[in-house]
Order: sequence, then C-alpha cells, then structure tokens
Amino acid sequence: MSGPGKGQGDLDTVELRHASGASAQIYLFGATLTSYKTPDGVERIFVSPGAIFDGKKAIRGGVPLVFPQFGQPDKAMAQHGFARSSHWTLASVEDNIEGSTATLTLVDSEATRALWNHSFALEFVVSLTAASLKMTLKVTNTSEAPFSFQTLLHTYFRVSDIGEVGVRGLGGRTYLDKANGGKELQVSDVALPSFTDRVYVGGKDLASGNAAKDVLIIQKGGVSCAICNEGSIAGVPKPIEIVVWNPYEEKSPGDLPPPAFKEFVCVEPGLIGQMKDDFVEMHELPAGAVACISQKIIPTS
Ligand SMILES: O=P(O)(O)OC[C@H]1O[C@@H](O)[C@H](O)[C@@H](O)[C@@H]1O
Repeated sequence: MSGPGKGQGDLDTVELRHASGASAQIYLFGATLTSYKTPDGVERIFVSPGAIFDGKKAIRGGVPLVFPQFGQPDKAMAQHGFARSSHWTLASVEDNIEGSTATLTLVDSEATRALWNHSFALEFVVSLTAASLKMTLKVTNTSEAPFSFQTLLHTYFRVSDIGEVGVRGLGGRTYLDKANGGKELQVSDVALPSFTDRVYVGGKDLASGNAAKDVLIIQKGGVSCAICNEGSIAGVPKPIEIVVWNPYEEKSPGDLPPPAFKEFVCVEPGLIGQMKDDFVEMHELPAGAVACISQKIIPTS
C-alpha cells in the first residue's frame, strides 16, 4: 500500500508501491522524486551520494522542480527558483487497479512573495504503473494579473556510464550551448563525452522547425528508456524546451563528488520561453490560467 514515510534526515516522504512491484519515493521537501524502481527492482533515478538532506538545500539528484525561474535571470532569487527547496503538502495518495498516484501542492506564502511577488498554486502529480512513471507539474496563476515564469522537471536519469550514453530524438533541433556559448543545430543523437549543458529550443521559429518532444536514452547500443514530454499553457499545447546536462568532473558541484557524474544524465523538459534572437522571452500565464509540463518515463530494458 502506498502512503507517507520517512526518508533521510528524518524528512517526510510519500512512498508509492504498485502491485506489480514498481515503487517510487517523493520527498515533501521540494516535492523531489528520489526513486523510481521498475518491477524488476532496478533503480531508474540517480541521487548523488553527496546529496544533503537538511530540508534547506535542494536535493542533488532525483527530480528537482524548477520554478519560477530557470538558471538565475533574477539574481535576487536562488538559481532555478524556490519550488525545489520549499516544503510541499501531501494532498492525496491512492492506489487503484491502474496505478498508484500521489499529489503534492505548494501555494505562495510570505516567504515566496518576498522572492517573487505573485500568487500561485502548484500541483505535482506522480502516477506509477507497472510499465511507467508519469510526473505532471501544474502551475496555476491565482493572482489577478498575468505573470511571467519558467518551469522544468530536472530529471536525473540513472545510467551505467555517461561516456556510453546517447540521447535520441533531438536531431534537427536548435540548441543553445551553455557549455560553450552560441547556437548549434543538433544533427543526430546527442553523445556526452564531456561537460554538456544544452537547452534544446522548443519553438519552431528557429532553424530546425523540429519541435519533437519524445526522446530515447540509449545505453550499450540499445534503448533503455523512452521519455515522453508535454507542455501546455492555458490549455494550448506548447513546444517545450529540453535541457540535457552533465557536469563531468570539471563542473561537478560540491554535493556531487566525482566520479558520481558518470552515473546520470539529466533530460529536463520545460517551459523556458520563446527565443527572440539571442535572448529568452519568458512565457506569460494569464490570471486564472494553468500551465502544465509532464514527463512520462517508460523503461524498456
Ligand atoms: O546546480 P544546480 O542549481 O542544481 O543546477 C544544475 C544545472 O541545471 C541545468 O538545468 C542547467 O542547465 C545547468 O546550467 C546547471 O548547472
């Protein structure tokens, strides 16, 4: 049976346990999903051995939720915003024949308004079945005026060796290369032989015209996982951005001691914004409207 639990640092979690043997764990701190095991018991998500579970610092690994900014366009706010380091509420957890589902929520508070002066309601829904795990983050603008925002699911996929990983499905898409600066066109699979930090642009206004949203992770020559990504704003499907990141040793942060970087690749779907020449114009969410991003993980081997 699924239900509340306790994780490292005595932090509250919700544990999803499906009849098939599949399981997942989500910390209420940051609504960070830290484990997804398929029925064969194989862990599909990476958490750093140096991750800090103090309820203050965002957990290094799992699926941190990026909101309301990606990176740090607003220097007064923490990188990737405050959702990943806020204490969320467990709204519901249920098991039924199809799957097990947990819903976590976060609304604005004095603390969030001091950083970002808007009213919002976030809902993070995780659904586990025998064959897949789906995460959906809904952002509702509960204020009376529109706001600009960015959001991503910063998923750390566990892999056996980053040097042998390929990401397929991004061919033909333009990317902003944060590691080297500049704009490039992806010609085939993404290989990650060194520090990689790329934002694959979702809009069709750039060179590629390709806004495909599904990608595959390739390991040892075969597909190990299919990832379906979707995004919408006010009910209208949007081309989503996909960030591909691995810091290697040179950019590994303190809570990711080398050689742990070898064991993951981040594939992060999000609504980052529309590209206007060389800068990003954030999406706007009208008052009362809802934006959604989702990622469905379907391990295949
Ligand atoms: O160290 P953080 O704040 O978790 O960020 C990790 C990485 O997150 C990625 O999404 C960014 O593209 C990188 O630039 C960043 O380094």
